Amino acid sequence: MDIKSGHSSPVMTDSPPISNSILTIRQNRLPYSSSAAAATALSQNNNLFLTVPRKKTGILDDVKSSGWLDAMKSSSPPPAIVNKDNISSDATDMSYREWTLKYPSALTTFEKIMSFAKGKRIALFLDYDGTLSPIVEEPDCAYMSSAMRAAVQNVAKYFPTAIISGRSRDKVYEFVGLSELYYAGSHGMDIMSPAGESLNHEHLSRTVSVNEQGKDVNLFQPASEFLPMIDKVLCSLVESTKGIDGVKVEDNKFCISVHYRNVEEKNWTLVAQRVDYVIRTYPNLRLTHGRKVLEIRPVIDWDKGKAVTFLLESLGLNNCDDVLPIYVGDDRTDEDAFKVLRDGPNHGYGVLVSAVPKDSNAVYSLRDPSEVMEFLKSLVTWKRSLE
Ligand SMILES: O=P(O)(O)OC[C@H]1O[C@H](O[C@H]2O[C@H](CO)[C@@H](O)[C@H](O)[C@H]2O)[C@H](O)[C@@H](O)[C@@H]1O
Repeated sequence: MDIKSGHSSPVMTDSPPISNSILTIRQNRLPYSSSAAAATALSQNNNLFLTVPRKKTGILDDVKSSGWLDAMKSSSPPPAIVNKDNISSDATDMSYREWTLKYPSALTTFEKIMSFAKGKRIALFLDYDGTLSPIVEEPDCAYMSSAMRAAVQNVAKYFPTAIISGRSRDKVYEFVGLSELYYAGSHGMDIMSPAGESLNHEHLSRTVSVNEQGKDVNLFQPASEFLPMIDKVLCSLVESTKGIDGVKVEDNKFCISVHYRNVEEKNWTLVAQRVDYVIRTYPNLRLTHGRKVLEIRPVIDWDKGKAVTFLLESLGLNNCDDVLPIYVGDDRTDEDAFKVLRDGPNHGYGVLVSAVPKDSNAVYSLRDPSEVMEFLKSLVTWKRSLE
């Protein structure tokens, strides 16, 4: 995703460097709607709002020409093909091995990574779905194992650790259940510090709230002005998709997920059309493609990459030569964070979790959540060996 400056305001353009990393922005310029007011307010507050010019076309044309269906079909590739003895086919193994030449395993190259980490403070950023928990059919059942929870808890004793998820912050907190972590829900649009820690950022406002234990925590919510609009869109999406078998609309607070994993493929066009029909009247919303999910969120200049930078600044760890941020994630939305660590001043490593070869801005790879757990344990062992 590129953010380019237009004449009067930044314009988001769709030029992903990665195949299938599709950020669809529909090209309709629509009449000013009530949502524009919220966006204008936000724009005046902190310049995060992006305008997206649109050109009006038919709904089906839009769905087809913007590549929604292609993106839907290619999202969340199936796990590596296995034969009846549950052994990966030679061809699959070979292409995965070739791919790891470009994105080496963070486990097999662990020593090398740690040689870069020597004398540095590691800051750890972890995606949730597909990274700490396996992808399952029912989004409400994406539980994390207790072994994984213990691994995250241990690693957080040694390194500042944040969970960065597309889910609502409350939901991801409910799954992880560790109060000592930083949480960034709604793709980074809802950031919470652990109790007793502050979110210090010189330019942007923050609010104080209480956590589940009644303790004060700091919140940073750059899209709060959009909440009334998001609530309205959520209701419309639930209403407009309710006749489609298997569809699930998930409330992620500052964004909305429309899941089609359990919808018959012949009905995916219908899902896309219904979603398009609802969101086309909201020029301040954009759509991204996740793993068998359409994700709808406000058009603000904020993503997981921005959240990582914000957290590093809040922790006083930005632009420091002696800091090594590591971000582990499996999703297209994690690419924004990989890119920030690869290209930005807070140089660090993205680790892509994938069982199939795909292009990425990450540097290293891990096959699945069980390898993520091994990696977290190795970090702890390494840190203890230095004591
Ligand atoms: O940023 P993440 O923590 O990776 O969240 C991204 C989306 O994850 C969830 O959906 C995905 O996982 C589900 C459970 O395994 C799966 O059923 C679904 O098909 C996946 O897309 C979550 O439900 C979404 O709201 C998040 O946007």
